[in-house]
Amino acid sequence: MPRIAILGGGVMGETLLSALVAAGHRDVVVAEKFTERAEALRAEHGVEVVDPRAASRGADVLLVAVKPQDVPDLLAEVRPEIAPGAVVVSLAAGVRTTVIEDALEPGVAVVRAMPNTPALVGEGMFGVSAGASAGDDQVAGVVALLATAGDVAVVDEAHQDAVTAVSGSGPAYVFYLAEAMVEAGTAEGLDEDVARRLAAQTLTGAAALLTSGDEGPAELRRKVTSPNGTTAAAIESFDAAGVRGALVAGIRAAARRSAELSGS
Ligand SMILES: NC(=O)C1=CN([C@@H]2O[C@H](COP(=O)(O)OP(=O)(O)OC[C@H]3O[C@@H](n4cnc5c(N)ncnc54)[C@H](O)[C@@H]3O)[C@@H](O)[C@H]2O)C=CC1
Ligand SMILES: O=C(O)[C@@H]1CCC=N1
Repeated sequence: MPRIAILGGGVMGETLLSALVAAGHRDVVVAEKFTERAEALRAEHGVEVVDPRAASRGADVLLVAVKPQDVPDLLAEVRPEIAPGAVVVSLAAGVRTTVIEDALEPGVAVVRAMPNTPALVGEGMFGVSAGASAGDDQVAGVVALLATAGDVAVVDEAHQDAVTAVSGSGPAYVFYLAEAMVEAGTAEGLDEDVARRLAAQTLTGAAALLTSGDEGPAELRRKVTSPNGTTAAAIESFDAAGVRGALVAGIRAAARRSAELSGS
């Protein structure tokens, strides 16, 4: 099993740590600069938490899970420790593989991955792109590691802004819909805890239908919608208000913002 260094033990770092340990990886070390956070990770996961250079020394895979603005300093710090055959996997939104490659010794393999927060419960979605010097076997190894926390799609790096807009930010759109369902339910007289339960299980069930069979979202929606019934009343109201167009425009705004943040 590869030796894995997780650089940054925040939300994503801890998520991957939990998933990898649960999948049987034992050779995992974490670097986390905040002492309290480091203590919490040691106590919760029984993992070694050291400084970034010590974590990177001898690692086969380095998972970079610090905020995008902290990536350059971190890479400058760990650069001398990275073994020539290692793979550096960056989870940082909007940081291009060329930027990471330029910060490392020539030839170090770089892979970029856009995660999302459902990885916390093993239901993440990762969009993965290979940098110029990452070989197919190295990419396959990274895919297998990330698959411990969800599904993994390999995409051309030119599509990372679209991935960020659809699945990276995507959970927030679903929570936004859930907020609206709860608001409507309570406005119709339900207790908030009941409305939340109805909304959450409806989203879980609908997602399970989407991922379990061959039917796409349009077909699944058609099956819920009786002619002249309640669903039709809701969808007509959404369409009259331009909800679908607004959602498409909003998600495309996320893609544009992702491109801006990555400097393209
Ligand atoms: N949370 C999310 O929904 C998503 C996060 N990401 C990406 O994942 C990355 C991590 O995000 P989060 O985990 O949410 O951030 P976070 O702020 O929870 O975690 C980052 C951790 O890195 C630590 N850190 C910073 N510099 C360090 C250094 N030099 N050495 C050791 N530790 C250091 C911080 O103390 C912090 O605990 C980001 O680059 C973000 O773009 C990407 C998509 C979704
Ligand atoms: O909102 C953001 O910028 C980050 C990227 C994807 C999810 N969160």
